Amino acid sequence: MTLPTTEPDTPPDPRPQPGVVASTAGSHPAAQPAPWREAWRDRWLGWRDRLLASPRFQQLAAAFPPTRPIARRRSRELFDLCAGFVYSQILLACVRLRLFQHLADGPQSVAALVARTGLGEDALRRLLDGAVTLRLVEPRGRDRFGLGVLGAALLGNGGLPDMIEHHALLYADLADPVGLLRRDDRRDTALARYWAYADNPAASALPPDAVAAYSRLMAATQAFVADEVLAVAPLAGRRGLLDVGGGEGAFLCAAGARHPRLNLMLFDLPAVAARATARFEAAGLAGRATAHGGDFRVDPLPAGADTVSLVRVLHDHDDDTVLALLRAAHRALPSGGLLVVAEPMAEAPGAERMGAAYFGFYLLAMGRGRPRTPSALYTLLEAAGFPRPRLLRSRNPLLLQVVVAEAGSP
Ligand SMILES: C[S@@+](CC[C@H](N)C(=O)[O-])C[C@H]1O[C@@H](n2cnc3c(N)ncnc32)[C@H](O)[C@@H]1O
Repeated sequence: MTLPTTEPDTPPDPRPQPGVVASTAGSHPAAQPAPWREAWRDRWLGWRDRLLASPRFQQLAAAFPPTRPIARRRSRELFDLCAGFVYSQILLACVRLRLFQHLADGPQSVAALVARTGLGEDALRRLLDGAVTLRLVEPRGRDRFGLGVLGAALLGNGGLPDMIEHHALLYADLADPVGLLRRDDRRDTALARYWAYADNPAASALPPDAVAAYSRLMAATQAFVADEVLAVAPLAGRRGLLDVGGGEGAFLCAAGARHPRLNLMLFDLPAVAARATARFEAAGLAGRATAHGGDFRVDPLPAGADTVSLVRVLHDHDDDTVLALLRAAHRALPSGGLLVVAEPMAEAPGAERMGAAYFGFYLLAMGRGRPRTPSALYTLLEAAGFPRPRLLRSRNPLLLQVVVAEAGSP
């Protein structure tokens, strides 16, 4: 395939650009570009698109030495888009066969891996060959294979295999993407059943088994999340932290370990709060941490903390629910109390696909919510009584970004 090739310089995009690190809110209403600018840009881009679509131009760009590397890069990008699903399924097969664990202690021969995975030799070699190109495993000479750089990184991230495994649900929902986009009643998807609170007016009454799988997954993936949030959130000197939608309490346990004087409170659905109580007891935190059960769409949040955190919560919900929840957080906080919002955000620098493409479609399948830009969050925060929200400099915007704001007086 010698598809899209060199890209003539693109003129500056006249639309408003994504939020700036450490910026404050205020100026989000977008300035509209002048009509003549838009017309000029359309003409320029129309010319570029016609050029890129022309088979003759593609052949020339692929043959001409200075443009050949760009032509190849574009072809590869397009091919990767076509093949992305296949790559994810190779990854899933490796996870299901525990290939990375089998290689954790060092390289293994093909014969040993046949015995450990239960695959036939031909099938195993096909999997290994594919996984080598994805840098999941590496050939180590004389018919042996070891971990590749991505396989090794994955092994060190406890929650990632569970995350990859649960993607089977997402891919089932995405088998007919246009159907998913057209569907009015989005409730009957595999992901909506998994995240049983999504679009569920009776979420408070969910039984323990309906919340167990997602609560386990969230706790398993919390280690890296908590590290990121606690590295940047200004919690030193705070007295009490209320983690709303706090799941099984893994984030609060990490916050409590880092800030030994912090009083810990959690709010989540009753069946999830019960899991948190058990975790706090097991962690020896029963005297310092309390879990409260309820539905944050209708029940008041417990008062008494000077800080509220919302970790991976808001993107699951539509704007009306988010606004109601932020107002409830404002009521629960004293004036000047701190709100910390941490989640993957849209238009995160270097992680743009993760926001609009991945989370956009993930949440579509789930039936509620959307990834928001910091600036979209600012609008909701200001409307709920949190003036001057700001984005903190996070270490890994792919994982999450952190917005903080102080509660204004009521
Ligand atoms: C995506 S999980 C995030 C859990 C945790 N903060 C973390 O990052 O691991 C969202 C959490 O919000 C809770 N939740 C969703 N809707 C809720 C509601 N209406 N009232 C209370 N909690 C709710 C869920 O039970 C779940 O624990």
